[in-house]
Amino acid sequence: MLLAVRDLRVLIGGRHILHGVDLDVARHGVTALLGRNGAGKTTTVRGILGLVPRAGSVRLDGEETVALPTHAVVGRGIGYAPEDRGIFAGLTVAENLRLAERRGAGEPAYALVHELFPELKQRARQLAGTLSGGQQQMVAIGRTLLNTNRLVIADEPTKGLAPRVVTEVTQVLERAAEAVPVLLVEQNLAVVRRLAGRCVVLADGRTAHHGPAEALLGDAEAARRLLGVGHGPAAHASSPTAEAES
Ligand SMILES: Nc1ncnc2c1ncn2[C@@H]1O[C@H](COP(=O)(O)OP(=O)(O)OP(=O)(O)O)[C@@H](O)[C@H]1O
Repeated sequence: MLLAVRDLRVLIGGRHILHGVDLDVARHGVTALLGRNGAGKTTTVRGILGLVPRAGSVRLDGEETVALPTHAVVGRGIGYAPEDRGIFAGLTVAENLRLAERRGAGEPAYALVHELFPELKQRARQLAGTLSGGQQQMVAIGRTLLNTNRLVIADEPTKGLAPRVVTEVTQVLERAAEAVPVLLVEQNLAVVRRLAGRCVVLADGRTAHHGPAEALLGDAEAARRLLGVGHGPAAHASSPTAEAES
């Protein structure tokens, strides 16, 4: 396993948000992190990165990272595209990318980022705050691919995007995952179906299920119970969040 999370617990403001998350990320491809709203997906990601106080075990390539500060965790080779995209609105696209360059993470891979997202090259001098939601997401993902990472974590990269842009972002994630394993938080099950080999489902701050993504998505009863989606075709449909581009 590339990443092995065991009994991850997070306590914020006296409230237990995570009670024991177990999660494995394979060395290849996309592992999806699923669960209903509020199940603890984002907190799990933030726990892995050390952005919230946590206990338990988080091993990256066999090395324990749970006691490390965030910069040290990231420095071991984790790229992170947060849910809010973390874009500096008042800086240009080029400046946003440059800020993501990490020392010691190899030569920044601008050629790859510009190949995957030609628009980012064309819009290099545009203020990031004036980009569409989809373009901002491209900056957020582009930043994770700039450095040589062992793992990329993307938190709901298709949320709020128009269907056409969801397709575009999905294609890029698919290509990115050929180069680096991806842990993908995703509500859009069509995207999960397309990208993910395995999935982990959280419920109420715990791991409720893990296994092949195809098996879960093909089991209408399990998908309904674990994810709250309807029977049959509903498990194939885009989530309601994929309607309008922000
Ligand atoms: N900093 C915080 N302080 C207090 N409660 C929090 C904090 N962060 C998260 N929570 C709570 O913890 C629970 C899990 O939140 P989290 O954002 O991890 O869920 P999620 O599965 O990512 O949900 P969503 O799909 O809505 O993003 C929620 O009930 C949320 O309100």
